[in-house]
Amino acid sequence: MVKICCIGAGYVGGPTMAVIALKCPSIEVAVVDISAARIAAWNGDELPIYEPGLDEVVRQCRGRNLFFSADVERHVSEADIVFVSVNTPTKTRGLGAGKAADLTYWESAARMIADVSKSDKIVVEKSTVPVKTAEAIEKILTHNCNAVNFQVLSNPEFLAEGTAVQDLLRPDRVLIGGRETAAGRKAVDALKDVYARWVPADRIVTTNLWSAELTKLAANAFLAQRISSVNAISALCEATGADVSEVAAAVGMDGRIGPKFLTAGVGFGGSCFQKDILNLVYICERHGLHEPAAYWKQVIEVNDYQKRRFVTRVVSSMFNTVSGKKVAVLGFAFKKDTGDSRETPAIDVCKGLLADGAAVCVYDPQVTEDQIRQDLAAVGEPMRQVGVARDAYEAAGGAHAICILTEWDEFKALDYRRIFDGMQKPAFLFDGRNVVDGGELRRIGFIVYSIGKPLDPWLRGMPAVA
Ligand SMILES: NC(=O)C1=CN([C@@H]2O[C@H](COP(=O)(O)OP(=O)(O)OC[C@H]3O[C@@H](n4cnc5c(N)ncnc54)[C@H](O)[C@@H]3O)[C@@H](O)[C@H]2O)C=CC1
Ligand SMILES: O=C(O)[C@H]1O[C@H](OP(=O)(O)OP(=O)(O)OC[C@H]2O[C@@H](n3ccc(=O)[nH]c3=O)[C@H](O)[C@@H]2O)[C@H](O)[C@@H](O)[C@@H]1O
Repeated sequence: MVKICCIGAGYVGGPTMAVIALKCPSIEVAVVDISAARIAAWNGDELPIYEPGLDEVVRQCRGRNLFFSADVERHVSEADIVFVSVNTPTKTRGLGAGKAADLTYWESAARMIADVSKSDKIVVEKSTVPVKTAEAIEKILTHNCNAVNFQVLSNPEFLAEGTAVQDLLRPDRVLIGGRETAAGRKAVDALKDVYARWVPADRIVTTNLWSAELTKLAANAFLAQRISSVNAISALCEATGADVSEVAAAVGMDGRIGPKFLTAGVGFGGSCFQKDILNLVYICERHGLHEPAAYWKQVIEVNDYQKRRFVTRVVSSMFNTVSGKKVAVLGFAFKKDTGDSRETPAIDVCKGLLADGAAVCVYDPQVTEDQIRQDLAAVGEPMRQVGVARDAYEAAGGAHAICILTEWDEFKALDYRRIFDGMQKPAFLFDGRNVVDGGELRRIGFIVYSIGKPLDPWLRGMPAVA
């Protein structure tokens, strides 16, 4: 029986391995992590991450051919294929701080693999890493070991949170990069055989190692660039009376452009877009490619501008101050259908509102109160101005304004008449995700701001930029 071990039981390792176990009953899959608490959660009733459809997949396979364990070394030593799916955050200090990827977790995983391995192994980069990382990993693996052969493959993951299970079951493509040697090709084929059990052959793409590593960074940069492009247009829409939804829909009908990833909003968040672009910028700079570096950096700068612009709209609309005013924040996760708040735009928006003296009251259906407080404390915000509510009605009770920061479906179906009646007047609603019907809310009495839409008369002539 082929044995797979995945180091890192996070947002990628957990769902990816669960789907491999589901589709390959003859393969034994062990997911290991240094966090005993995370492993215990994977083995319990409430999984450590919220992802639609994941519970069912885990329930079907766990204990059959899917195992979660904190015994990292044993499972690694027994495996034929070792996936490494540890976190690769942005470095916070030292060389490349603020841009380069921090490969500390990766390096320690590689050293551990080298130490405990007694049989040949395929080591698969699942984490997103800088291009050329495989070369460094090969050096760590081969320098520490005798008589064991390792093949390093790059197999980046393209799943998006909130749709991870569907993305894994029906991927646009699976990308596998390997060495162009006989042993390298054999390793690529072995991994291809795993995916071929459910992914059509024409969707499994094989490349050299560096192309696979770079494709992942490029794909995230392209996706984020589309969002910054439409967000930049949203600012111009507000200044001119155009409607960004109409513009994006018409632009996206061009087959060369396509309709996806053109939704304007309060800015992209999530653990990867910013980190991966910063990493790309750093790699360009290291190669002396300053213009490409500046080009990609601009994607992040426009994203920061969009978040600042939103806060400025809120404050300037409310008589240029939110000091002492209650602002209900609906949605804290970086997108709907996930409880993940890493790099969520809600953190920056709350920070901006708190800095102006607002009392924010946050409600999110999936992000826990502890997490919300931890995220805001981490950016230096005092907790006395922060409340966390159990539902949207509680959050909006007595508030001067509502900011919608995540596009949860439930925010479309709220009883806005009831909410309006319980708010201070004038009642403001700032829709950072364009989920509510502005016209209907105006009829109720709200002053409404929707990103990139023709402005409410109240808002015209007020400064829109940070
Ligand atoms: N979150 C996402 O949607 C996607 C993430 N990625 C990439 O996948 C990688 C993992 O991301 P996430 O799953 O979100 O991270 P995560 O932080 O949720 O999970 C990483 C896990 O690795 C564990 N870990 C770290 N060092 C370890 C070691 N030496 N031994 C055993 N366990 C160790 C941590 O305890 C943690 O549970 C990152 O490189 C990320 O860029 C790629 C595609 C999508
Ligand atoms: O490497 C990764 O981590 C992953 O990053 C993203 O996935 P994810 O961050 O989970 O979610 P997205 O759906 O891409 O959304 C990212 C952010 O962009 C925002 N967004 C997305 C699309 C859009 O049109 N407009 C927009 O503002 C979302 O609200 C969210 O804040 C990519 O979509 C995945 O392919 C990739 O694997």
